[in-house]
Formats: sequence, C-alpha cells, structure tokens
Amino acid sequence: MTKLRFTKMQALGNDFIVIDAMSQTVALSSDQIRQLSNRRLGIGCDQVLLAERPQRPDTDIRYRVFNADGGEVEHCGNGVRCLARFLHEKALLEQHELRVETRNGLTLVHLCDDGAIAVNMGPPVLEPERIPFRPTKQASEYALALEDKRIMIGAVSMGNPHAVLQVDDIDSAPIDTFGPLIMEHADFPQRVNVGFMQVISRDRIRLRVYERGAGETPACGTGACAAVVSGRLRGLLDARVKVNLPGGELMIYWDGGDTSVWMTGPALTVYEGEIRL
Ligand SMILES: N[C@@H](CCC[C@H](N)C(=O)O)C(=O)O
Repeated sequence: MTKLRFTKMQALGNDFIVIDAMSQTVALSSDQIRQLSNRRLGIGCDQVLLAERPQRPDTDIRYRVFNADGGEVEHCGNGVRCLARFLHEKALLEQHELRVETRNGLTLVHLCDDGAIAVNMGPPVLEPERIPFRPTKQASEYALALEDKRIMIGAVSMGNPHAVLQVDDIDSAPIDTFGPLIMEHADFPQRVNVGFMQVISRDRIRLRVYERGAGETPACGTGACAAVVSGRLRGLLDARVKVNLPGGELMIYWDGGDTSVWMTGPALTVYEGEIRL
C-alpha cells in the first residue's frame, strides 16, 4: 500500500489534487488517477496535478496534468495557477515569476501583489493540423457535421484543443448533448474541450465548458482563453475581456496575431491530507 501526501485546491470551482512528486515517489497508473478523482471512492477532483523536477534547464518546475478519466493532457489554465500558489505556500519556490515546463512548452506565471495570478499562456495555435483538427484550410469558423445538424465552431489550441460554439444563452445551451458529441467527434483526433460562449458585449462573455476527460466543470482557464481568441477572430470581441463562468470570473487579454494570451484569476488551497492507494 502507498501513502501519498496531497493538497486539494480549487480555482473558480475547477478542483484539483496537487501532489508534490519531488519529495515523494509518485508513479500513478490511470486506474489510480481515476480512483483519486472519484468523488465517492477517492478525494474527488476534475484534474490531478503533479509537481516534478524540471527536465528543461530554462524552467523552474515541471507540471503534469491528468484528467479525472485517467488520461494525461497537455495543459490546464486554472491548474497552472493552483500549482503556482501551491509552490509558494509550500516554500518550494519563492520567486514571484515562475517558468513552468508543460507537456509541450513553457508557461510563465506571475504571482501578483493583490493575490491574483497572471499567466502568460503563449500565443494560440490556429493551424488545424497542430490543434489537432481535421486537415482543412485555417479559418475563423468551421462547419462541423453533428448527427443531422451542421454547426459552426471555432477551433483553437491553447496547448490543449478547444472547440468554441457561439450560443444565444448559455443557460439553455445544449451542453449535455452537444458537449460529449463534439468532444468525441472524429474531426478531433485527440478529442476536444467544448466551450459554449454567449457574447454580452465586446468586453464581456459568459462561458460554460464541457471538458475533455472531466465533463462540464465550473470553470476552464484554457477554455476561457480559447473562447476569447475565437471571439476575437470572429470580430466579436476587443482585446481585454471579462469571462463570466459558472464558478466566477477570469480576465483574458489577447492583442491578436502571434502575441501571447494572458489569463488572470484566483487560485486557493482547500485542505491537505494523506491518502492510501
Ligand atoms: N480545467 C482546465 C483544463 C484541463 C484539461 C482539459 N480537460 C483537457 O483535456 O485538455 C483549465 O482550466 O484549463
């Protein structure tokens, strides 16, 4: 039997089990991730995050992200803010600027004096083959065949893949039906996170996200970035946008082109413990 120390954290209700994999040996199978994430059989969370020693010399920490379904993925916007908070609270890293190694790149995180955490998420990836999305010419919107319907989506990678639908009202949007269908759509070979975006004004949207490997969550950081990028590309939004998610608010800034997307929001510790596996 293995004992594992963990910290339970949340960012706008998107919740995480954060594990220091530097001071303890951690080798979790997909089954164990599913068990930890299960809200009855384990601790319960949307994602498990591992803080590991960096492999790249130009970074301070490596973080790995596992969805509640056990699959490892590339990135997590709310998760990277929780990771930064965790490292500071544990005095594992003390600087206010952190260079975080992700599965496919480098993310810069800044702990602000007012308690918020700002993340430079890097430029969005829009080339379909890099999202990855079915081979096609890059566009701001694509038609997607969904059973007998044809819907319009934006497709963006923020390190992880996102489809963004514009809806009139997120309260009545078909999240539970369209969410799983689009997530598993054959045009997205790695599956996809699905955002439902309601544009309120050029600087405010409402958003719900059906996450790959976790289902609908109260908030999704990379989803908020992808929605603003998609809204900008469709000519609907300005550069600075307040994103209202069911769990709270994120500020997203994107100046277009190859510039980085910035995300600012909270991250909090809930409790700490030890679990037997
Ligand atoms: N909650 C996250 C995204 C977590 C990963 C995602 N479900 C995926 O599979 O890519 C966020 O805040 O960005």
